[in-house]
Amino acid sequence: MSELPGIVVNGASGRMGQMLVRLVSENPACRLVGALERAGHDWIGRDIGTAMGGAELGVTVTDDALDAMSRAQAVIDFTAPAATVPLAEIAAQARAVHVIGTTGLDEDDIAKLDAAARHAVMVRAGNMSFGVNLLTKLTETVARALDVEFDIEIVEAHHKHKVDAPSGTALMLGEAAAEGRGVRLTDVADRGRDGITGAREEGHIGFSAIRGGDIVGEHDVIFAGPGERIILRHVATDRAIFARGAVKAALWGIGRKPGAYDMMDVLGL
Ligand SMILES: NC(=O)C1=CN([C@@H]2O[C@H](COP(=O)(O)OP(=O)(O)OC[C@H]3O[C@@H](n4cnc5c(N)ncnc54)[C@H](OP(=O)(O)O)[C@@H]3O)[C@@H](O)[C@H]2O)C=CC1
Ligand SMILES: O=C(O)C1=N[C@H](C(=O)O)C[C@H](O)C1
Repeated sequence: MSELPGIVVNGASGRMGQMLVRLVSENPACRLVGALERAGHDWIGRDIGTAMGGAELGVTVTDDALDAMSRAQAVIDFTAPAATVPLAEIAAQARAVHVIGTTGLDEDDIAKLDAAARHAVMVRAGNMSFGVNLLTKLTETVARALDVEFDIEIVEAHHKHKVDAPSGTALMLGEAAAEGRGVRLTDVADRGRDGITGAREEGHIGFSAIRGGDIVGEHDVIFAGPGERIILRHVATDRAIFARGAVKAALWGIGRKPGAYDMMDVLGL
């Protein structure tokens, strides 16, 4: 019988990293074969299970990505742009599926990821949950149906540790709204209003970010028209929804043609 696909988790000590270690090691369709952390991290050399305060998992935390990838068919990466971009090259060399949940990537980072995706499968999304990907579809449909009298505003709320704004999800929703409207998001995005901003410009898409406490992730897409408002909302209450999507994406990507994919491809939406 052939071995189950091996998966490495990057940023294994992080909020998402630990959730992924748990879900991958409990999933009967795959094996956890590596746990990566940056050089100098306290957990290097320790068993990932016991470092997380649980049972031993037989996987030692390492900073050697190339070695970890040599045993893997996929790597799941919810870290930071400075970690994700160099890992993409290593995943491409190893011909491993690279599932990227990291947000806050700039245009230059994305160009480097796209170059790596010429050699291996990459699945990247600002949100890996089924609910948000469905909301993204709905946002595009509603934006296409309404005219510019309806102002589009995207409001997101996250925990106090989040370092990037607008969230990756908010940007995904903004892209979908812009697509529905037939415009480029970069031409119409209003980010970070403050002071005497002037009246709202027709056709613009606004973003607002709330940060506080332990909010997992909440997104509203508001279509504010004359005399009525339509509000599409997603509320995440458990990070497992993102991790489950990421494991699904890793398994989906194995054996596929190299290229840049997203969760819409994985979910068939
Ligand atoms: N697409 C999606 O569905 C979702 C995406 N996310 C995104 O995932 C990312 C991680 O979120 P979260 O788990 O909450 O964050 P955490 O801060 O809890 O974890 C981040 C992990 O990445 C590591 N890391 C950060 N910077 C570097 C670096 N330069 N080199 C190597 N390792 C690094 C951290 O290590 P260290 O402790 O040493 O800094 C840590 O292990 C964020 O971008 C977030 O927006 C989150 C949830 C869902
Ligand atoms: O940082 C987080 O926590 C989250 N990040 C993603 C984002 O930027 O949209 C997804 C989710 O909302 C949680």
